[in-house]
Amino acid sequence: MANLEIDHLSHAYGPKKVLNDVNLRVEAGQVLALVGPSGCGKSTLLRAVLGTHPPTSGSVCVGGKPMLRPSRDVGIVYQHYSLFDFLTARQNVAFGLKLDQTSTPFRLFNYPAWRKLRAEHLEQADALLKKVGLYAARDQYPSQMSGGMRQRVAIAQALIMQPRVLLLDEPFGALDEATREELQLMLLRLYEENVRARAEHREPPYTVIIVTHELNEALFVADRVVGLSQYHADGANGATIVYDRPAPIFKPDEPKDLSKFVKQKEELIEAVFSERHLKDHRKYVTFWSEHEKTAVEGAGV
Ligand SMILES: Nc1ncnc2c1ncn2[C@@H]1O[C@H](COP(=O)(O)OP(=O)(O)OP(=O)(O)O)[C@@H](O)[C@H]1O
Repeated sequence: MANLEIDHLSHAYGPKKVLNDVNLRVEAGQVLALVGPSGCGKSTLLRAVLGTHPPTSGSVCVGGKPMLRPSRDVGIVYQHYSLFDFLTARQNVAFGLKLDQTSTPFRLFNYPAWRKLRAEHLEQADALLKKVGLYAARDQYPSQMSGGMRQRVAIAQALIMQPRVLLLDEPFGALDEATREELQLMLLRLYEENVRARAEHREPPYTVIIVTHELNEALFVADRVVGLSQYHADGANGATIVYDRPAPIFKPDEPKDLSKFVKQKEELIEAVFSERHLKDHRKYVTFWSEHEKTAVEGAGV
């Protein structure tokens, strides 16, 4: 079963048609970058996955269940951090577990049990802060942190709920170039955990959709790039997926070899951002056939 299955999804705001027959299947452990011209409907698509904007037609299922309202199965991190200023990093990260697993009467009237559970939550928060490289700052408040640190906390905060899909909506858009690169490397480290899990026949823990305006970033952090665009034959009825291909895999500790994606970046610009591919928009929607071919070759068939 796919972690996310979008089937013939269309969305309109009143008379304005934004998304047109979008189909997408995302499996556990994929890190997918979603790119497209400004205003094409990327955020609308994320909102449909989040469950805040159910589709006008078609369906969105996460873990086999229709997403009709927000649930802990889908987490989201936005460009601007949304941490609680009065909580430390670890308290911020643990906050979702507190809401999910306890109630006010439980905390008031069963204090010893709540104390024990709280210690467990903080331990889990610490483990996640370690993963995002922020363990040393676990007792700092958001006002004492840089923008990059706050985004790391926000990502840990989303991950602690173990969502089936994590949505990152321009998560590094407000950061300077060097910090942005550090956070990209952090994502590659999380991806390495997926690779290890697959090798050990475990379910890969992180399934991510990242919306970004930066094509270099899309190709660097993701293993799959999806282009949403209104530049296709039925574009008057909204944007659809006009590009879906594997992206090169980078390792966080190896030098960043830009030559790996120069050609694919040109292909993306042509297929997603140029109006010329109006007729042939299926040409680059080849992820699953390329994926199967790789699997067959890998098996030596
Ligand atoms: N709540 C709304 N009501 C009416 N129209 C909306 C609403 N939200 C978005 N739109 C319109 O829908 C279209 C798609 O918007 P959306 O924000 O999903 O695009 P986007 O690809 O995320 O844009 P950007 O890349 O600029 O962030 C835009 O034309 C926008 O003006």
